[in-house]
Amino acid sequence: MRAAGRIAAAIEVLGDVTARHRPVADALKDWGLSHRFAGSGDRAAIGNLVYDALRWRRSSAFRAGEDTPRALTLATLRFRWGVGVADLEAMGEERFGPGPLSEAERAALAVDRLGEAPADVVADIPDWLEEAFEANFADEWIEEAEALAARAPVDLRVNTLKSDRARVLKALSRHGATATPISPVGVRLPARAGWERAPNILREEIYQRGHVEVQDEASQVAALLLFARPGEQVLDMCAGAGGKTLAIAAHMENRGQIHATDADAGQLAPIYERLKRAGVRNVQVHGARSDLSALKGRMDRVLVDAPCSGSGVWRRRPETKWRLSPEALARRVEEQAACLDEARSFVRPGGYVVYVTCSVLPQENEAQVDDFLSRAPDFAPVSAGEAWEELFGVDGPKPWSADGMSLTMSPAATGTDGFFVAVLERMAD
Ligand SMILES: C[S@@+](CC[C@H](N)C(=O)[O-])C[C@H]1O[C@@H](n2cnc3c(N)ncnc32)[C@H](O)[C@@H]1O
Repeated sequence: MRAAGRIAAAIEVLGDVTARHRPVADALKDWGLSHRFAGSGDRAAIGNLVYDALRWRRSSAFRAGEDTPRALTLATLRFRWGVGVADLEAMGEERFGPGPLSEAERAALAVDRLGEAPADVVADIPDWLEEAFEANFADEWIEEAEALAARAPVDLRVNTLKSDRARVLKALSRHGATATPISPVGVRLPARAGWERAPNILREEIYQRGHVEVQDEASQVAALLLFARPGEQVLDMCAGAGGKTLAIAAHMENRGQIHATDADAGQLAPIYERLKRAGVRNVQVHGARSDLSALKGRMDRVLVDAPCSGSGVWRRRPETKWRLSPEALARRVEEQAACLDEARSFVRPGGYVVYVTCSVLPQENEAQVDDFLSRAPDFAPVSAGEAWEELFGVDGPKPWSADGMSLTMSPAATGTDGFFVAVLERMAD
């Protein structure tokens, strides 16, 4: 397809996503089914433009003077992709293109007015979240929010049960793979620009043979900060599809026992296949609503990778940024508190609860931990910063820490997704 046709398609798909509140992947798939002439390369390219229009939605709407799919797409091309007005004019006139520019569109695209926009528009976040960002990132909140809007690289975790980083780097060198700066088992494929398609790792032999998993570096770091040792008893209470379970199993060298469970059977379903592919043998999966009473008070470590707003992964799912509501956030905060209260009962004296979210909002992070500690006088925070230095040294990127105990990773500070980690120790009786 020519660029003009892809632009017209992106406007159509974006319309479907915004009008029907659909995930981008579903809308793209449907579009592909009714436009069989388009290949997978075209669908991926169209997806790039749709995702970019969503990640910069507020600033694009401000620049364009309206929030329609067409306005957002044109402003993204002009101001984020650097396409000139004359080129947009020419593509607008092409057969199968998006149609000619109106006078108003031409005027809006000719002059960038973003300098006149309020801070939360420049930052591309919902206005009701400005306070939370300021509370978390002080003077750097706009820079942090902007970094959460940018495209993300593809990060992989090397499965040390089957391979090592040098071998994976070699196998993926044609994709520009580099070692991640923090995680010792991470490999990064750079974010692509414009229409360029990210490599499909799922097709690579090393993926199919279980040598790598797709996992952001922050998620790898969170699993490392659990500090699970070979031979220990670990409960992964919100295991979902098992991303962190697999990482922990590798750190434990397949020794000891990880109990993986989740309240939602659907979330847990892919874990069985993934464990097999990765050659993991020390995980016992407990289906949703299993009786876990035999584990009470016996775990060395409990990981609570809690359900959250996902504000830390807006780079990867930009549509969720605009769908988050104060009510949904309040529900997540309640669920997190319930998870922490449940986790508490499984830890042995002297053991740890490690609380993780992929969020950068203090309500879900520091405030949640403070509330838990006020309900659980037998728990005390441990310095995650010290654990960080022990694992990763002092020279690399540094996470945020509002309280000197927990830590927050973010695209601007650590070059990762936004993740929060707090380590809480159950005092010996
Ligand atoms: C952030 S996701 C987990 C991601 C997963 N750990 C990974 O690394 O791939 C949060 C999970 O918590 C689960 N969940 C929510 N409330 C729960 C509860 N009370 N007990 C256990 N799991 C819960 C959700 O079903 C969801 O799968």
